[in-house]
Amino acid sequence: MREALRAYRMTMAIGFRAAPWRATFQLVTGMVMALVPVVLAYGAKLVVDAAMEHDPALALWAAGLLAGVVAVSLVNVFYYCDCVFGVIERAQAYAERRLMVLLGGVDGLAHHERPEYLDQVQRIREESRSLGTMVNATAGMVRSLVSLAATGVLLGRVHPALLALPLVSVVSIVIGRRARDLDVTAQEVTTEPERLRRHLFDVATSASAGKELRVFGLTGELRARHDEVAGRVVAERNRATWRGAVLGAVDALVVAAAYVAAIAFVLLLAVRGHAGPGDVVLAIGLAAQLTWIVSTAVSYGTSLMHVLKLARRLVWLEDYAEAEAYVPARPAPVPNRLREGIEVRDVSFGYPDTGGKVLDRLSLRLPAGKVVALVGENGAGKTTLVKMLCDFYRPDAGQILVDGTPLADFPVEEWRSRLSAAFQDHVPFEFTAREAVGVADLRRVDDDAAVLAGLERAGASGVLTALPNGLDTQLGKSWDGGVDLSGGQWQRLALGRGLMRTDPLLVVFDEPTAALDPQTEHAMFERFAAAARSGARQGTVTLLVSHRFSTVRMADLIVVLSRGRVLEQGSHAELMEHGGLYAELYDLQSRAYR
Ligand SMILES: Nc1ncnc2c1ncn2[C@@H]1O[C@H](COP(=O)(O)OP(=O)(O)OP(=O)(O)O)[C@@H](O)[C@H]1O
Repeated sequence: MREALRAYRMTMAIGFRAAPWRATFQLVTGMVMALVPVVLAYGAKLVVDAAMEHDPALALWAAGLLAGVVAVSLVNVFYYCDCVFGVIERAQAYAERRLMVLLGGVDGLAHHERPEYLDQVQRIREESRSLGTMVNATAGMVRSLVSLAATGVLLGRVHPALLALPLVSVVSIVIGRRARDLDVTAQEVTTEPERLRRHLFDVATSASAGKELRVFGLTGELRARHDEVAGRVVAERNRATWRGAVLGAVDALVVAAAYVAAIAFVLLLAVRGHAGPGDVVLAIGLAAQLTWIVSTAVSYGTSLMHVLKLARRLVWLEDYAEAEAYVPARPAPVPNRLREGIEVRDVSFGYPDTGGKVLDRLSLRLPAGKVVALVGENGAGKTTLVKMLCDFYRPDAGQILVDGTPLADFPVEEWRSRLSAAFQDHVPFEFTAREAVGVADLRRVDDDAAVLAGLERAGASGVLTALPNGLDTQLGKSWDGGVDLSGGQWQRLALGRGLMRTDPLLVVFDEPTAALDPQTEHAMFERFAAAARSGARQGTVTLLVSHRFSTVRMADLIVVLSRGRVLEQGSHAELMEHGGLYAELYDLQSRAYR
């Protein structure tokens, strides 16, 4: 219950922070709107009473009341609608901003990599717009409840037994909620198949997959899998919709029976002289509206419950982000330059809930100012070690020391501000070419000289010659005047980003050139090494991860990882002389290229 309240407060705060005046005004105008139909029904009763009693003063008063209420209602509806759209639009943008901060700013990466988190994250991303509708759902509920209360008071004045009519609404609300629950449950249980369906659709329609699909003749297979999984999703969701429709029909029958019974009862009262004609008109008017009021209440109530369910995921995300946020107990400043280097001491690590150690008491020294190459078979743990050095995950045992200070003592942001990296799965930022590189160092994002220097260090200046407006070229075909780049060109821009910062302590290249031919990769790694050696004054460690032994032979230190441990390490010459796995694989690869 406390968690539900917290979730509710959080989503209401989204609306009130995004549009405080409009949100308040929506609640107020909502209440006015709630009273309008009730007052109109009462005005109709007064008109009938005045006619029956030949009372012109009362008739005039009732007519004035009706005219006034209609006028107020017209103006009120206008402002109410303006508030509804104003609040929803602003709140949706605010909620998306909040999600971007939470999802993109979480210290670790687990929410992007672990299936049990991915489902949560997907639902939040998919329905992020609903997070902005809590004020609307609440305003709708308040409106319905005020209408219901006012209707109850007037019906009670005709005869207390008529109060049973609003009580029928409770049954209706329960049935409506059950129907909504069925729907929400169906959405939940189909989250993973739905993710699979989208993945299959994306693969089957993406340009990058086009070649393999054709060569392997996979289009039919993917379509069949897509149909199967889509069928499962649709069947489950349809089942829920049908069961919801049956419940809706039962609901309608109950409400209709109650309505007929109430009218019959008031007519009986009138025949026996216990109620006047005005009361009959009032009861018929109110009972007719009651169905609408109740269905509005059910609709807003269920949408409130739906948003609340989503809001609980937001609470989960907030808690997760908070739990992942790491503040060192004794924060230490990140050194300006490295003197000794980075030491990985006895580090063990396994991904949560997967069992097994990926890094197993791994010890390694990355000397200051040196170029270190990390090689090893697939799954040896190279990228995992890179993630630990970037502080995306923390060791289960052992520690990483930077010039003798535990990495864990550095505030995460500070350490990351002294890193630079290029990964195999680089981001194609569809900004201008200048920004696509400059984002690596936001302080100098508009500094052409700095951007060009980064590209030059990466050997990527050639990309600019293919761009019609040089650094000003908008990248990405989907934008006006935008230019599409080849995979290799995007990759080179990513390398430029990796070499844009001038003061990193650690630069990581995790197979960023895997798609390039060995000669180009070799030339590029030579450049990275040259850039690294020019930054040796501040002790920058450059870490290259590659599968190509010939391109890493120029590294000062080559580390061979196997099953999460260091198998061999040394310079190329030392490792060749040692005659171990490195020498064997090096010979194998060079024979293959001869
Ligand atoms: N997010 C993750 N969750 C669970 N297990 C993971 C995750 N990432 C990697 N692993 C597992 O950890 C092991 C090491 O993976 P890692 O990516 O570090 O290897 P690698 O040496 O970089 O391999 P490659 O050369 O193929 O890139 C593998 O068995 C992999 O399946």
